[in-house]
Amino acid sequence: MIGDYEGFRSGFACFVGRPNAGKSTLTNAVVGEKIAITSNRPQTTRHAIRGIVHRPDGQLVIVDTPGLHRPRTLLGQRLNDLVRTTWAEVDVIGLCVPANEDIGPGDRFIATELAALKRTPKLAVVTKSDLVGAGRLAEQLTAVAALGEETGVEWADVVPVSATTGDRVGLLTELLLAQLPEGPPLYPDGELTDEPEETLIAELVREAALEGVRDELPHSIAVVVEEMIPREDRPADRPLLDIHASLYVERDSQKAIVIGKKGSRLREVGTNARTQIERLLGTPVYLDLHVKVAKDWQRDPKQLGKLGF
Ligand SMILES: Nc1nc2c(ncn2[C@@H]2O[C@H](COP(=O)(O)OP(=O)(O)OP(=O)(O)O)[C@@H](O)[C@H]2O)c(=O)[nH]1
Repeated sequence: MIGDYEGFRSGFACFVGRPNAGKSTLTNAVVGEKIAITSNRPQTTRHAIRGIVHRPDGQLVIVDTPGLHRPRTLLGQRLNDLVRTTWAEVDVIGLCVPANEDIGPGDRFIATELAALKRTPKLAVVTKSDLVGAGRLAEQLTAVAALGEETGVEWADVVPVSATTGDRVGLLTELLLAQLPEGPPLYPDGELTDEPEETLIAELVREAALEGVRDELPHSIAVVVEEMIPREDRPADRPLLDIHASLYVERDSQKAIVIGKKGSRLREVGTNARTQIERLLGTPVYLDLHVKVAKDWQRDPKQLGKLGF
């Protein structure tokens, strides 16, 4: 088997870094299609979503992990466990450090944890390079190298990238591929993710619901796709997919915010999510959204299980 794929490399990579470092956006840029959700609110990524890059000489499977942070709730603890499990399983790790923010305790904490994974190659990725000038970028590259020395991480490479402009995203992909072991492709050609469609759709609804909400509400929103059924009696050239999804919040007051005046906000969320879902699936969709209260679900093991955590 190996012989058939001489020179071919395949394996898993993940981007780590403090919340808002640009991991999800970078995953999308590397994979080239919208897969992981992004948001300008920290700690919104919850699932280990994989994107797959197919190249003539290799296959790179990217696992998108949540931000590692000091856990305050049971959900927080589970998220951190998920991060550590993921780290131990991948072939290469990219630590993302934004170019426009000073290296802080959060980065040091993660780098120190990475140092413990002796055998896994690590790259330092300076993200959002478009936000700074050449001088600041050079400073940040030096600071990242120093972070490696300070924490005992040996960087295989240090790369500046911009997921927004695409600058050096291709180079980063090459450098990640170079760290993978030789072996046959792990997924069929053309596949972009092995995440079930329901999960991707739930994430798109959650992303739409997060738009413009504040304070603790972002962390209180969870989405479950209850049902997806093709509408019956539709002409073959005009199919319609019925999607029923529940949007969970923790309190009645949050429910009111999500629904908005006379349902205006929920309608907007539905429209935005539907557009994204139709883009993902390539088929017209009727999206039916229901807002439900699952009291303090972030602290309730039973509820967490039900919501897929
Ligand atoms: N200008 C610029 N902004 C970026 C870039 N990459 C990410 N961002 C922005 O930075 C913010 C955070 O990006 P995410 O990709 O959601 O960050 P993350 O590290 O996945 O965040 P968590 O899910 O909270 O861990 C978003 O507002 C992005 O639009 C970039 O290359 N350039």
